[in-house]
Amino acid sequence: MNSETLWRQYMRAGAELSNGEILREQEFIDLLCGRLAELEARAAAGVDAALAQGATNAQMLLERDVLVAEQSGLLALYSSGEHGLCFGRLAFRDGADHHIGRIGIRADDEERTPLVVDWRADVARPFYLATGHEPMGLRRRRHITTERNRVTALHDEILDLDDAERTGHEGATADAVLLAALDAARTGRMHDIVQTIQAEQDRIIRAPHRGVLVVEGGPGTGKTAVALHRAAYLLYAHRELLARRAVLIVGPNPTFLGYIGQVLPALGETGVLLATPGELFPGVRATGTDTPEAAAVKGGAAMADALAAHLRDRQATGWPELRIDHEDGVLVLDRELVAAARDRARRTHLPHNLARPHFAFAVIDGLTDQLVERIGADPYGGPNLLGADDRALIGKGVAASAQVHAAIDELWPLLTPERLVADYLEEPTHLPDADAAAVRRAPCGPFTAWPWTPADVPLLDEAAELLGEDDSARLAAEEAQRQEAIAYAQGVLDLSYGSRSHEFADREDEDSEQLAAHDLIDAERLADRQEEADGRSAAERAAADRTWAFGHVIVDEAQELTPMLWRLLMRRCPTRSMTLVGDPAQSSEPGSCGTWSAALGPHVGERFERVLLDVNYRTPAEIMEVAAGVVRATDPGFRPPRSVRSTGVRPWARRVADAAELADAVAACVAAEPVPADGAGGRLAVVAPKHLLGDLAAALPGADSGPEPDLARPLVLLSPTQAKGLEFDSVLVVEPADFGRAELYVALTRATQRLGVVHSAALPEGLELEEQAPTTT
Ligand SMILES: Nc1ncnc2c1ncn2[C@@H]1O[C@H](COP(=O)(O)OP(=O)(O)OP(=O)(O)O)[C@@H](O)[C@H]1O
Repeated sequence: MNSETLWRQYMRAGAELSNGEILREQEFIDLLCGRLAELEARAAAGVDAALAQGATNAQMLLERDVLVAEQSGLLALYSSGEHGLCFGRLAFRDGADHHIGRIGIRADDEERTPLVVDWRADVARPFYLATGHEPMGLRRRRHITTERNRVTALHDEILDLDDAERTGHEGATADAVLLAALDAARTGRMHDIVQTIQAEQDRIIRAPHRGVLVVEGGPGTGKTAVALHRAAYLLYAHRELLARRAVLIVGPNPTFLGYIGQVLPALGETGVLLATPGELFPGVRATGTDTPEAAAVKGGAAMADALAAHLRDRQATGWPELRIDHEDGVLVLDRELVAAARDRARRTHLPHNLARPHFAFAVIDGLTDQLVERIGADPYGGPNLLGADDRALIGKGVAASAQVHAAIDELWPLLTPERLVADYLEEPTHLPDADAAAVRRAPCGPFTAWPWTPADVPLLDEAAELLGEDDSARLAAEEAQRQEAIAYAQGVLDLSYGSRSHEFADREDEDSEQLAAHDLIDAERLADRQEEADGRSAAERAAADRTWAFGHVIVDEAQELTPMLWRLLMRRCPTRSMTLVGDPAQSSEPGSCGTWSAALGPHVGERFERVLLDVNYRTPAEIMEVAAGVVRATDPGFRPPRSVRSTGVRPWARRVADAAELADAVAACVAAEPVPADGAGGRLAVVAPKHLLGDLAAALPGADSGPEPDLARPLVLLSPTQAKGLEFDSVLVVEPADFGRAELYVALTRATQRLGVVHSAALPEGLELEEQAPTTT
């Protein structure tokens, strides 16, 4: 037999072997799909049945609500598992064999045998971490690639060199799976990366949830992806805590939140509140914009002191003497009395609105003393003739005086955060003149109000802290309601206990083992659950409550946060269980902190852990080289992250003679881009300075633009700020000379495949490109 025949035979055997393996995995995935469909149908029927349940008494109503919530959660979970149901398989040396998937699924047998293990489970960890050097007990690791649950490829890695078994799928490395994911056309929505999480990312995702973890890395190093998968992991590993307290994820703008919004639901997680910094004060929509100078001043730490000093100025200062007519004579509210009352109120160290009653009592006390001294004075010089009852009666009369009320309102007004900040911005005090001028707003008419800006939001929050909320009446009413609910729940439980003895006492069959509500919960917890069953998830309740303490807070683009915003976020997370991801080189917001120590020092000192990601999964090497040049122009020692891919496609530039020709030139370049209008071949973004967006929108009728462009459209037009955190197959940067340096670095690093620059002005220092007509490669 010649070698060619041998080779053919070998290849045929290999193909049979490999096809056989694919078929076997396909059979397994078909089985999983069947099981998932069963679970989904059961959950859907559970929701329907629960909704259809007649609820004739309180217990049934409660059980129905709990059931609907449970079954709906399951339904959402199972629906999320439809894609990428199973993407990996681990064969251990000890014979254990596990399939890994997006969610865990068990068989319908008595042991509830795990069919596929959740990627977050401990047993799945070697899928991400094992190496030939440290196989973690693995013999073989398999990557299963599927398309709509049809197996299209297998990649096997042998981790135990003594393992002689071959499947025919050993050749290609796992990198092939990663590279295929990185090369895929973009859809305008971020996708999860559970199939290809890299070891350095896995360590961050599964890091302990206590304390502050800072994840730093250049563009495309997967910071956002890691942050989102960390949220999913923490919700899995600490479900009890985080389902109650919820996770807050803060991202720079609504477009970005839309871009990442599908990742967690696709992983079956919904207990998360996504918000921009401008959305963190319930009830306020920050639609206004600040000048960069105003934003910087408002974000500065000095604002906290200035606002506090401004409030102190409003606490009973500059008071002319007031004479109050009273039936028993004139009362004098003089500076001395006012100062004493103010000191008494301040000594409580309570927030302004909560200290107000103390001020009021002190004023009323002082005025009452005046009357008591006058009316009860002993003409013979002895002690005052009035007793405690007389004094109380006189005090009551003083407290009822409209003039006294008006004086107290004037001296120590009850304030809302909105009122305090609006007043402050009309007359900013305790700031250097230039800063005050930057933030000053002209007074509004009586029926109009300035729109709040994102930089106002931390000021409102600061004001709310300084003022406090006099919620004693609300709390008392709530507690009364709760006690009523407990009493009611107790009645429900008594009823349920009574019905149990009646129904099951003489039955020994399996029904008698059913658990009823009274076995599981006491009246107080039942009442709490009823309260929780107000239809809102923890995340929804958190969104409406300024004082909510989140179980974990994740901040993306954390380098952009101002000191005032850090103060707000720290209040939302008293346990300081936080993951902060960012890149100082991409910082472009006015007033941001600069270094992590400057940002976090006031809150946690140096007690934070910093980890670095240094592999760029997005930007090909050719583009990264160009982008790095821009930073090196001012920071010669700058080292960009290492790109994992190179495409061979060089970024290009095209110059027009005059700025007036820019829009037409961009339109021509867009037409030449190999991104089909149906978006099937990916997405194209034109990133341009704000002042050019109007002209460009007119020249690009197919482009989506505006405050919240739809990223799923094939062509979008964005400002540099909007482009933050996003990515596209192709990017055209327009007139880079008008970008800030960090903005330009961000814009240049958004492309996964191609980058072009269209300009009329000279290119900024460090941006080195071949001038040419746009390529169509
Ligand atoms: N392990 C991975 N497997 C597959 N894709 C990955 C992996 N890590 C990162 N990516 C992809 O790389 C791209 C960049 O990731 P991401 O947006 O999280 O980076 P980033 O560090 O937040 O970037 P930037 O700072 O520029 O916003 C995304 O498309 C992401 O899905």
